[in-house]
Amino acid sequence: MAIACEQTAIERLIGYLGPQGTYSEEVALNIYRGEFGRFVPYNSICAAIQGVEGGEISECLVPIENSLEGSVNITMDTLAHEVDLAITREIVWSIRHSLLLKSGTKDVKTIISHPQALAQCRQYLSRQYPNAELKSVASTAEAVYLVASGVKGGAAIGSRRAGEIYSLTSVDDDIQDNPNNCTRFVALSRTPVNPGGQNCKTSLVCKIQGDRPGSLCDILQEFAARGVNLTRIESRPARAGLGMYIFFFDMEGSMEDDHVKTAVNAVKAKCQWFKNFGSYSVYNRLS
Ligand SMILES: O=C(O)C(=O)Cc1ccccc1
Repeated sequence: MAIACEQTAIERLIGYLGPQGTYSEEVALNIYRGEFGRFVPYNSICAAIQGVEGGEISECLVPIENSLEGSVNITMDTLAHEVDLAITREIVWSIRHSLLLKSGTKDVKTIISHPQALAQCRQYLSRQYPNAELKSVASTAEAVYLVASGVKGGAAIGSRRAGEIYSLTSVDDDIQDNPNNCTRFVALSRTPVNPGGQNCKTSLVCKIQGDRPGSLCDILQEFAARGVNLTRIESRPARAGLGMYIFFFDMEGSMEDDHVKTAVNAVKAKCQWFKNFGSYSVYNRLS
């Protein structure tokens, strides 16, 4: 699918979690509107990220955090351990799930979706369908496609738009456990953009010497001393043994801002291992 048609010397290819009808695609279609490039669907988040790392595509758009479920671990872990990429944009998007089925389905026996979507609708599912079997697949649109292809007694959780694409009927809209459900997506590229100005964030991941009292506090102090406002701290396994962690930090401001740059460099100097995902602009679309 092309955003606009123009021959450029090197084609800009933008990867996302497919197939057609995912939330990732919905966000990509909206934020790249008016820009040149072509979209490339991948069958997993990890494959889309690896596509950028391997040079198959120029960038990708992937979910990284949800307001109800927290981190999308596959994105965090792939970014930390498997690739060397920069975050080039952040988009916060409202996620509104529908329960979709083939018209005429009487008895819902199996409910299929992406694990994040099943988790975001946990209360609805246990209230309305306590006996249904829940089945995870790679994306919400894949779930919708499977139900449309004829899973007997099957229903899918996905967007209304996916329901329209695959000709399913929505029996319930806004079934997420909280009306303010939203997901943070990031665009990833091999080169950082590091824009200056308002509405920028900077992200990094690091491993600190964790067996010493106050070591995390020392790192936090570097941010606090320079007035850098942290917007998120997340720990994930370091994959080096139980009890060993890496820490992700998101902060307001850009590497173009002196106070951010000096804080980040001071943190880097104190870490055993460090990766800077660069600075990027932030866009919100909440409804
Ligand atoms: O499966 C999708 O549609 C995705 O894009 C992943 C996802 C799933 C649930 C909420 C947000 C993103």
